Amino acid sequence: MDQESKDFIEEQKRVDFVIEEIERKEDKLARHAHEIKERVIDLRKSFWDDVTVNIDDPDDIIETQASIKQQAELLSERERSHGQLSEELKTLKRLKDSPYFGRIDFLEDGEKKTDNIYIGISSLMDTKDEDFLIYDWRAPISSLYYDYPPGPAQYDTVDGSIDGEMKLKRQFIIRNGYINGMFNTGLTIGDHLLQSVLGDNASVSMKSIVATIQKEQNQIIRNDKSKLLIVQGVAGSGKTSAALQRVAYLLYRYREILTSENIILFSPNPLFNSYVATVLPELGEENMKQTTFQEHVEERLGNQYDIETPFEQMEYYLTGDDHNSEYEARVEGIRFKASLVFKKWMDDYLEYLSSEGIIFRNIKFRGERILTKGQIEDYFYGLDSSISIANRMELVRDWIVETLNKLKQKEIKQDWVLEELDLMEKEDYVNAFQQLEKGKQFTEDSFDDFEREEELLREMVVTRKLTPLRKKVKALSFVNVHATFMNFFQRWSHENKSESEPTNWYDICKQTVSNMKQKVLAWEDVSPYLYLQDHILGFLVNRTIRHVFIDEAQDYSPFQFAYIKEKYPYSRVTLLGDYNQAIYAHTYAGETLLSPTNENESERITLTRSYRSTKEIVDFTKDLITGGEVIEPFNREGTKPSLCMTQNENVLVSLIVEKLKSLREKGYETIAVICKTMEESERAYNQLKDYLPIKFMDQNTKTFQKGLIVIPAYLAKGIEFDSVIIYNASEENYCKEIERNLFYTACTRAMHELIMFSHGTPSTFIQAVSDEKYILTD
Ligand SMILES: Nc1ncnc2c1ncn2[C@@H]1O[C@H](COP(=O)(O)OP(=O)(O)OP(=O)(O)O)[C@@H](O)[C@H]1O
Repeated sequence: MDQESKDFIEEQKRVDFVIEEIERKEDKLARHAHEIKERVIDLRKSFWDDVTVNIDDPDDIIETQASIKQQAELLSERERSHGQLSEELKTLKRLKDSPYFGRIDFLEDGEKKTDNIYIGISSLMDTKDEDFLIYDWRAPISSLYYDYPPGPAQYDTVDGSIDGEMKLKRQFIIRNGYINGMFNTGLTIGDHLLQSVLGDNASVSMKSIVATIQKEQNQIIRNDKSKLLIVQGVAGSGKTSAALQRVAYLLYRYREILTSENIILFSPNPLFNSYVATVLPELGEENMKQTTFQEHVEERLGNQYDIETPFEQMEYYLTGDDHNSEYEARVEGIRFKASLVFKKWMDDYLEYLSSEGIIFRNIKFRGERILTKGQIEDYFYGLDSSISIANRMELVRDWIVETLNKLKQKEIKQDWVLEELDLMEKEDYVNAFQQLEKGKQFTEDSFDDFEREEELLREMVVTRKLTPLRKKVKALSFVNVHATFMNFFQRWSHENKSESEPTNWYDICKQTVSNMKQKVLAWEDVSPYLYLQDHILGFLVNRTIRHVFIDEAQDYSPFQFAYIKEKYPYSRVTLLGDYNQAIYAHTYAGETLLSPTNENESERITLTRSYRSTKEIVDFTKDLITGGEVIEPFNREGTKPSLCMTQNENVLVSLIVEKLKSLREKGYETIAVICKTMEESERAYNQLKDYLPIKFMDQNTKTFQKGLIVIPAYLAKGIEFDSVIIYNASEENYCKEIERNLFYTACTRAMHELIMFSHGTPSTFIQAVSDEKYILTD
């Protein structure tokens, strides 16, 4: 028997042994879990038996409350341990299927014995709890597996770094407890394993990559130092994957102080949210909080405005007419309002507002003004100007509440209260009576009971009438942020010109004001509006979040980023993106968040290797963008992208139908027809739906399903498909520089096959690619 076969037998024996250990642990835990469950059930049944209920006097009430609290705590403690045990059982189940994926033999300097380290998704100790049968992939020693080939190696621990020699590095594919593949690796890990993983069909949910994390990805995952980590990575280089494994790593490394509640991921759209939602649970961790910037602002602004979505803005941008002056002004406005120069202008405006200019609202009660906006303004600007606007606003609020209290006393005596009393329901009288009794303001033989009752009822009427107003005052509704924001565009910015004022500033202002008057907030105005509002009314800072992740960071404007940073002041930030996939209007030729910054404690990592697509697809797509020569494909072979041209739209549709059918027959499970805009997607869908079972994905689609789909390019961001059909890669559709990144993003969604159709002359971007890199078909 050769050495390889002997090794295989030895390793399978070890797998069998580990699985037996897992089963023993499982049995023990299951029994324990069962006992706890029984106890929880008993405790729920007998909850009240062990509680001493006595409400005769205040001391007894306190004692009763304490007794209930104690029982409830006991119950929730048991429930918690049961929850923990079920999580452990789930992890054991996963380990039983595939206990580990890697092994390294490491001889530490100065030691005689080589340690055999087996690495899996979670640690496992032997029965005596002495030795590790499996090391968690996030344990310090496991980093050797990702960072070094056999030879001298080093890893960091809290007590310093440890040097030694890696004698062996081995990878396993274990499924259902059997070794399906085993490879000793050299320089780069994962070539075999990676080939096999990447060759699989795309999935409707993202998979974890812990078995094949690459060295440069590991640097992102285990980065502990940077306050701001910027990852610029080409399409398909594993940015999102690295981000998610980084969350899992942080949750492990800082498990004493960090939970999933302390981490938030900003993602590009709801569809993407559901696409990535399975990775962490697969690794035995809870998902971090997930949101989109749009969701976040909608929560903040409520329904005061009809808020344009980023996708509606994008649709406008892509379908508008360049020669139309209104379009030109809006696009210029979109870019300018995204910039830090504009933020500076807003900051200047805020400084002005500190001494004058905030617009207030009159406060009325029963149709009468109790405080005019002028009075509120005078009070506000009479306060010490060294106090921040937001803090002064709180003082104004307290003053108005005080005024309302005085008003209440005055109003109680008014005739209208009596009139209201006459209209009162019987139930209200009973309530008032009960309240009097409760407050012991009332005895059965006291002669002034009647007056006390009337007084109380009057008070009740006025309080009720004042409640909505009081609530509004507490919410600072007496400040007219809407008008104050508009005033910037109507007046202030014209009187206080900025050197960098855009050419079309007058028209931009006109558009903004006209939208605002109709209670419409354009997407480019959302961040400035929130920024102004927060600085006037007080910034709701999030103190819980410790790590913010922004995926597709190239699509965020510097203004949005500044806003996010203010919102999460106690947080480290990881930005991941690709400036070649920047597709929003504000990102064109503008500043990007992925550029090196001057900020201290920031670090930048660049990923140039692309794992998603076959070598042929990467070789083609890298030529679509400037600077694409740095992109290295992972060596996975496939067919060259194809291009089919036709002059007739009906022919185009029938060719696409044929192609979709043949792709399905090949066994591809996710096939996307990617269009430029929503408008084009709707047309394509209507043309295709009669021939094939095809689904349409728009911005409201929340989950990603297998099958044939039609989707606009900007919603396919971050997602991948087995094969991609570009619906119309024509010159007419993709020729302007602003469309280059969109086209590149669309093409790079393909894992195994990329097929382009063109109605008329193909895009100049394709024409610029050497014709050896794709095939022309009929
Ligand atoms: N180390 C790895 N091992 C296995 N698969 C990997 C690895 N790195 C990346 N991949 C795979 O490559 C594909 C692309 O990864 P991912 O979506 O994270 O890239 P991205 O950089 O975020 O892409 P894009 O910017 O184009 O959206 C995924 O299928 C992912 O599973």
